[in-house]
Amino acid sequence: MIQLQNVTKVYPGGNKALSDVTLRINKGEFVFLVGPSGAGKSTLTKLLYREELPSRGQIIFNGKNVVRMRQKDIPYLRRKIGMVFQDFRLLSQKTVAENVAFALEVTGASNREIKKTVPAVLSMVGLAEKAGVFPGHLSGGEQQRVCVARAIVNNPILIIADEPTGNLDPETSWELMKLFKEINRRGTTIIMATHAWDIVNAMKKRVVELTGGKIVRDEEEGAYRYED
Ligand SMILES: Nc1ncnc2c1ncn2[C@@H]1O[C@H](COP(=O)(O)OP(=O)(O)OP(=O)(O)O)[C@@H](O)[C@H]1O
Repeated sequence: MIQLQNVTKVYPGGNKALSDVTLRINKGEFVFLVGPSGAGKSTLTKLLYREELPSRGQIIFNGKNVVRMRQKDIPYLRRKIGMVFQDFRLLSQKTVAENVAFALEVTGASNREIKKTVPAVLSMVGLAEKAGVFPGHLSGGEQQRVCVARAIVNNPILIIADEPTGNLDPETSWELMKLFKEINRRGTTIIMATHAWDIVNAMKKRVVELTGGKIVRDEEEGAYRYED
């Protein structure tokens, strides 16, 4: 489903974030991206949804060439990818339900569809009762679950989570991981960049480790190894 072929990314100014990375991820996989700060994890995810372009190499996502994709096709690519960030990025002036609905509205969904889908997704993440609440009145774990609801509402084939538990306490982090596990079980591919070694060790999923922009390890049922 995802193929990176000899991908190198040099940012303007000369920072080399990725160096000759080749990686294949199949549909339905759960992949942890680990590695020290600055290893290139975020850069790799940004290349997938074309927030950044590689300096060299090819990226294929869902049968499409991401690098050569025309500007008008980028929204379709992004609709297939749900994003979850460490810092939530919810709209503070909109309620929980409105935040989730907004992700549907921008894709041109009908009101009928929105009315049907939003409650279903909120109940899946365990927030049906919080639909009318503003994000500022929610705990960190609840806010992150709103983000997950927003990420899955368009039925993406891939979820990219960049350090999703970075602002959560251990117990809340585990609750969130259960949710990701369930989403993955239903068939959605998940790529999660994380420093949470205990979670990586317990989940026993594929681990891809980057260091200095290179893949230094790629293991099925891997563990988190390097010293942070
Ligand atoms: N927009 C940018 N412009 C210039 N250099 C950048 C930019 N974004 C990232 N970099 C550099 O690219 C390298 C990789 O950064 P990246 O954010 O991908 O690492 P990371 O593994 O996600 O780190 P962290 O775990 O701290 O989030 C770093 O040296 C970083 O300084």
